[in-house]
Amino acid sequence: MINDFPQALTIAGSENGGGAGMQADLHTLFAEHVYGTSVLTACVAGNSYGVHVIHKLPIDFINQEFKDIADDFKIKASKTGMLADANLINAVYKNYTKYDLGPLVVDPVIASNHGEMLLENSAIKTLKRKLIPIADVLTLNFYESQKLSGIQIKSDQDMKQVAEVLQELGANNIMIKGKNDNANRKVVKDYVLLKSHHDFWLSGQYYPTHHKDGTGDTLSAAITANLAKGMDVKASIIEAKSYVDDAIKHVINVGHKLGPINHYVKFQK
Ligand SMILES: Nc1ncnc2c1ncn2[C@@H]1O[C@H](COP(=O)(O)OP(=O)(O)OP(=O)(O)O)[C@@H](O)[C@H]1O
Ligand SMILES: Cc1ncc(CO)c(N)n1
Repeated sequence: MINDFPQALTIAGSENGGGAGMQADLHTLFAEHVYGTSVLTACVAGNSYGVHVIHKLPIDFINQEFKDIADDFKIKASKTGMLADANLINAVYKNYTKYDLGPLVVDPVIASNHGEMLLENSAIKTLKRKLIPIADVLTLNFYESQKLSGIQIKSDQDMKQVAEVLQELGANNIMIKGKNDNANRKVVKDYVLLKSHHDFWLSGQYYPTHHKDGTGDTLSAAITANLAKGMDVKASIIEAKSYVDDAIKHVINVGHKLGPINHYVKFQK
């Protein structure tokens, strides 16, 4: 049958070092046995040392990319990554709501793992007004959680409160990724609040490694892949977390500094 193989869409920026961004998304979709299609929003020149140049793509071209995907494929789930500015967010909103592209996983990429800004500050308002309300699943790292909710996270209770604030903005299911930048910690704790208001924690071992570029991209792409295969949201998040955990644990030595995680880990078992 035409188009019966699970297909997903990543709407993201290219990171030519390959550890993060669209490259990480496509590695992940492949590893999860889902056919990956893409709408490229921006190109980042960089590597494991950092982000060096950002080039945004024209809106007309992005509109055409969406049209070409919608004209040919049966997308079962989509995700967003780097959207760079408010114009791009608006264009993605218009196209996503125009076509049938499945449930949407929003990963509000604000900064790179090196700390460079990948979303203009002036776009935060648009992100909250346009994209968050249409998110079926919203994944936020510690920094993004604080920035988007205005809450300083000091406790587990604060993480729960952040999730509630974001659910009030319209996102259905929220995953708040716990703090993971301290070499002395033993565990990382992510918090999930589902649409049903059922909530749970996902705890894992903390790995003190420099090979952790694109962890968040990989997590959101794996959730998207699982949704495309027909899994429910809870199961999609749990499997994705376990994949990322494994991919961080089984290091591949690529790059000199902040290297990629091991997207191949499923094939090596
Ligand atoms: N050192 C670590 N050890 C174990 N788990 C980790 C580690 N770093 C991140 N994680 C896990 O990886 C997942 C992604 O979280 P993270 O906060 O790194 O996302 P992110 O900052 O959006 O990533 P990126 O910007 O690199 O894409 C979470 O489930 C988190 O708990
Ligand atoms: C293009 C791109 N998207 C997302 C991230 C965040 O990991 C990155 N570093 N680069």
